[in-house]
Amino acid sequence: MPIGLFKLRVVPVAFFDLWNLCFTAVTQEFALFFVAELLLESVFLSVDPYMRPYSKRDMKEGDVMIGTQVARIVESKNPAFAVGTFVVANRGWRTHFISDGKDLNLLPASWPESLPKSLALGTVGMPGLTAYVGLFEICKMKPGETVLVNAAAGAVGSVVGQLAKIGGCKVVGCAGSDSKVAYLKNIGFDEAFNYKTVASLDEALRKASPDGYDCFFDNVGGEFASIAINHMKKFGRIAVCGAISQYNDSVPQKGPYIQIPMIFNELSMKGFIVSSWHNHREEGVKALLKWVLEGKLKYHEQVTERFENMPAAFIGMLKGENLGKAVVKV
Ligand SMILES: NC(=O)C1=CN([C@@H]2O[C@H](COP(=O)(O)OP(=O)(O)OC[C@H]3O[C@@H](n4cnc5c(N)ncnc54)[C@H](OP(=O)(O)O)[C@@H]3O)[C@@H](O)[C@H]2O)C=CC1
Ligand SMILES: CCCCCC(=O)/C=C/[C@H]1[C@H](O)CC(=O)[C@@H]1CCCCCCC(=O)O
Repeated sequence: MPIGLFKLRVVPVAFFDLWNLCFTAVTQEFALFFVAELLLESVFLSVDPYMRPYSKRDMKEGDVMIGTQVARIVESKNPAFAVGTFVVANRGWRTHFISDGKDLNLLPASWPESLPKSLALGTVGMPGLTAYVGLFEICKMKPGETVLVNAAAGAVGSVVGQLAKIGGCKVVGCAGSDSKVAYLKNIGFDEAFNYKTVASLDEALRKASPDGYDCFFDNVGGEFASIAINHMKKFGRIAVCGAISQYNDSVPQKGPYIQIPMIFNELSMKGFIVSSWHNHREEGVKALLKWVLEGKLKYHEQVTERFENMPAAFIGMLKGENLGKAVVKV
């Protein structure tokens, strides 16, 4: 309903029964007129691994699922946001929502028409920035070093490998299917293997880099990380980015324990959450967008059609059905 017409219908109702109004279907439109200024529709929604551990920890049945979207402004009473503008929002699994604009991030002004806007949820969004911060700030990667990354064909991992190449490193990746391994070779990984089919992870890691690894970008945790830590070079750095192999566990996995290899090789290991590095956001997005436009940073998206398929897309991503970033097109 246009905002102007809505005024005629809602104001008298609000006058007599404001409290009830807050809990009726018209609440959102009321807020649009009096408090907020924007009505948005989701165009692409993201499905991300963090949704599993965070929802397990913080949510109860009936809550709206957490998550981010690229959304289009369909009505505006805020001169700072024109109708038709695309933004990134963090409003959960919703097709429509209202906003006062404070919680929205505009896509960079230099975003070219030719580039899918869904990339703002992937290679040029939170996952790309995670790769950027993890490599440059946490691993402090230097040219000539050897970088290891797991879940390498996914949203974060595929960017990690390519940024490591841009930064002059040798890069080794692993993924859960032969077609993903072929993709990694195609986008420039020096070595790649299928962690599900190699006879021994220990052997595969040694074969890929007999001298070991300076940087390990860990997206997976669990058994893989426990083995990889024994392949780190002296003064190696480990960015603990994710632990997807553990997100579904109801009973925490036990050891092996990491102290001995950490001490022998004087390793550094640091966990991080990319949103805490927001002061690097602008510089990171700018760099990622530039590399994409120059063709140095390739991307692939696993696009699932229709909002109703959000759960299937989410579960599929956790099972490894995605190549690159998993998104849903509404
Ligand atoms: N710290 C931070 O700020 C952030 C952390 N992350 C973390 O980064 C990691 C990657 O995220 P993202 O790139 O978005 O997701 P991906 O696009 O990589 O999708 C998840 C992938 O994980 C792999 N996977 C699933 N289960 C297992 C398992 N048991 N063992 C090994 N691999 C598994 C699958 O690939 P395969 O076929 O290869 O098994 C799957 O495709 C996650 O752990 C996530 O939580 C992400 C963003 C920010
Ligand atoms: C043990 C859990 C590890 C999770 C690692 C991970 O994937 C983290 C992702 C965060 C990313 O850095 C930026 C985010 O927004 C992710 C966290 C999201 C928290 C959701 C909070 C709930 C909400 O949005 O209301």
